Amino acid sequence: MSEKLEILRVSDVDKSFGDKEVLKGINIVLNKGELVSLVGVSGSGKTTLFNIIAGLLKPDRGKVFLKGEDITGRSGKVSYMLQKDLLLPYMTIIDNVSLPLILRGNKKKVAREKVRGLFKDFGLEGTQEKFPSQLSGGMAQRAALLRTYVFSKEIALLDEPFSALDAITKASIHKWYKNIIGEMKISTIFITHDIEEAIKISDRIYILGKDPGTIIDEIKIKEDFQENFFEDKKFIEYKKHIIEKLDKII
Ligand SMILES: Nc1ncnc2c1ncn2[C@@H]1O[C@H](COP(=O)(O)OP(=O)(O)OP(=O)(O)O)[C@@H](O)[C@H]1O
Repeated sequence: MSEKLEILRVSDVDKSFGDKEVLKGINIVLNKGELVSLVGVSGSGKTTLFNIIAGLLKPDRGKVFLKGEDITGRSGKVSYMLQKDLLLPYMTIIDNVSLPLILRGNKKKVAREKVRGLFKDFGLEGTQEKFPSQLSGGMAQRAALLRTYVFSKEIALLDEPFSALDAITKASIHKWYKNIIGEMKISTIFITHDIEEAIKISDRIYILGKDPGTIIDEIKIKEDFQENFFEDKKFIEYKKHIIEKLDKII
């Protein structure tokens, strides 16, 4: 990452549910084209933070800025893909992908034309008229990612998007996603429980502590890990460091 153009900022966010303090003093930044992972134990508030960034939940304190504009509590600005963000089985892939535009009031035909050109960029050429059941797991996940991209081209919040894929498909989709975000300049925040996945694909990793959820560490990943990443000394060091941090929370 050479350029550092800030696109998203979460500033001093607190959130409680009843008397349970879930998030406290959260400050995070996302730069254009960057992939940042959020790693934390279960219940540390990752999903709550995503809901706040996506505007689905209001923080008790603090703000969310998109390119300097206050978007706190406003949905529709940032796209959000859940782990089980399934394609609708009775619709063709192009209709599934067009859905965000149709929901915004575009006519079906217009929406289809707007998304058609993107199929090639996402390696989905030829799948337009197929149904989700005719696609492999990896292809279906690419189509779901394309639908997320159509919702908002700037920022994607991805909640464990690859966790259901087998190891080989996962490795190839990592490579593909890194490539496509570079080409399309998509900025991504990524939730994962898989530490190796976080190290492999991220530019930076935030570690979220628990009770209350605060950012306890920020790690810059300078290397681009390839096939034999698990043998790489630097990779092992990152992994050890993250596990030690998470161990202290549990
Ligand atoms: N709407 C809600 N009402 C009350 N408590 C909530 C609500 N949403 C989340 N919580 C609580 O907030 C805490 C953080 O939940 P959250 O789902 O954000 O964690 P998480 O890090 O995403 O967990 P996981 O990794 O298991 O998905 C949990 O204790 C959860 O029970």
